[in-house]
Amino acid sequence: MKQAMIIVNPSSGKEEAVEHVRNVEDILRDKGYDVTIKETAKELDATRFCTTACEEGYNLVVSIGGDGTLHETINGLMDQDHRPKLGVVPLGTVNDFARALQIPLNPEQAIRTLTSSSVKTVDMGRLNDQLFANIVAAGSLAESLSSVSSDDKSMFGTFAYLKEGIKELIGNAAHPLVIRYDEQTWVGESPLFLAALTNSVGGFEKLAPDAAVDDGLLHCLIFKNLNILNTVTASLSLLFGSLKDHKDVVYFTAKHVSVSSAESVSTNVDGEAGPSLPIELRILPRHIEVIVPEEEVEGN
Ligand SMILES: Nc1ncnc2c1ncn2[C@@H]1O[C@H](COP(=O)(O)OP(=O)(O)OP(=O)(O)O)[C@@H](O)[C@H]1O
Repeated sequence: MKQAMIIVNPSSGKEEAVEHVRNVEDILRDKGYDVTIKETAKELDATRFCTTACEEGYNLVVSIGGDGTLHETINGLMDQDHRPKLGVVPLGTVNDFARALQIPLNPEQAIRTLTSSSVKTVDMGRLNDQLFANIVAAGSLAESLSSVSSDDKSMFGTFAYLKEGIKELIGNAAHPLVIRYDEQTWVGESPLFLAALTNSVGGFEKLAPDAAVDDGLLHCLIFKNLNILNTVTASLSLLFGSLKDHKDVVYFTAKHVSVSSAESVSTNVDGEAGPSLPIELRILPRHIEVIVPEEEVEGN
């Protein structure tokens, strides 16, 4: 019998995760799965559960929670020979990974998507000894994004990220960065470096408009300064569409990037605080299979 594991973070979103578990369970049983439910109680539980699912040959893992739960779940796939298919029920405030894959942000619709027969094989990123599904930021803005409070997130949603970001942009501090990618090196002062896997970052679907989830590339932006953003905060999302062409932004794609600094510089990985520099980033092309809505694949 096919085996599915539901990994659910009961504290996710507005603590509505547990309500959805029964529906997911019913849908998977109807599809012929033997279903195991695992509730997380603390950090890294989702990683441990997902590793067990790999080791025990599960066919499917469904993550019910926010981007943090998804990030931890995906990390359970690291270095595993058998990687189950992934289903996502997004309950977070931003849900970048779901946005990038056109998985509905409405939980009931996302649950119905689990019956879809379409699967997309997507890239993962590797940062030092962890995986990421969406974005790595390094610099002073990265630090401020990690400190957005849960209350702020619940109240303002995506706007909380933007608000904190803008606070930081005014008077942002640049750090000396050395960025090596493929055969090249960039050396300079920068307040923010971003490496994106998908076209949805912090809820803005235009930050890295050329990024496709399966293009085998890290899409990187080095900001030489953030002054461009200070003047146009009202239309940030519009601006993001053309950022890569701006004179104060260096845009490149690469399969392997290293970032270091003579100073202590923080990172943010998939919306959570990450390790300080130095970091090594690699792309793992077409690394996991994700259940997506049927129209998404037909539209390709
Ligand atoms: N039972 C639990 N109670 C509190 N925290 C938990 C529990 N289980 C897991 N966690 C931690 O909660 C963190 C945040 O979870 P998640 O991102 O899914 O929810 P969220 O904060 O509502 O979503 P978002 O970050 O998108 O706003 C996870 O990284 C995980 O370490």
